[in-house]
Amino acid sequence: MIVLAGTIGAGKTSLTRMLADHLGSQAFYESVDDNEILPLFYQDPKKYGFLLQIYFLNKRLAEIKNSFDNDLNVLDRSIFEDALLFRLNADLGRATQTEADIYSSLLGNMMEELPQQAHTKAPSLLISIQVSFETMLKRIKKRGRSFEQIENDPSLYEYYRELNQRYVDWYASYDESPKMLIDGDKYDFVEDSHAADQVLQLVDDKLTELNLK
Ligand SMILES: Nc1ncnc2c1ncn2[C@@H]1O[C@H](COP(=O)(O)OP(=O)(O)OP(=O)(O)O)[C@@H](O)[C@H]1O
Repeated sequence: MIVLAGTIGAGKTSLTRMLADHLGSQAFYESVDDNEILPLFYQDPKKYGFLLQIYFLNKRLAEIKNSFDNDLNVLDRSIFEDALLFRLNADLGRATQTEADIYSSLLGNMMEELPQQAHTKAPSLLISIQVSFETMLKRIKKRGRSFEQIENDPSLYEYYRELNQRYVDWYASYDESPKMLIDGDKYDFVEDSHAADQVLQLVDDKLTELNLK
């Protein structure tokens, strides 16, 4: 399967839809609106940080299991980024060392490939959408999910800035599968259909190079 990666508001969900349509494959979305833990987490990150990660881990593993049989199915977020988000939260004191250790060990166990399994849990391609901090803030505002708004909680400004910065290093060191980067500032594939065509072409080229298409 193909997985999308990128910061909050990068455009993962939109590109997932576009790609699955284009490739004639299935799209898998993680619904944010039905996530009852997320608003609680934004209200009290220290209390709900660990629970939220377990929630996501469970959901994303289920997605991987449902989508693995087609290399071209598209998932709107990778399981690997959760570790990045959790590390950030742990560094901000929103999780204890024990919670962080248990989380890493659980993730490692869940993602371990078994001998003789027909399909791997690692994706066939990871596509990361990189946007500047300014673009990230604009998109979060435009989408308007109340619990994500900086006006309601000014401390989110630093959280978002740090998160966006960490994505750059995370992508550089990601080595679980082939990967490619899409410049989300250069290609506004949601608003601009020409940019959308260009992005689909970039992905097609990569899939051809990997013999997936
Ligand atoms: N592992 C995690 N830990 C903490 N928060 C998370 C985690 N994964 C997702 N979130 C939160 O869930 C919300 C949705 O994030 P996500 O990036 O998955 O979707 P999105 O913002 O709709 O992305 P896009 O606009 O690129 O489609 C955000 O508020 C994000 O902070």
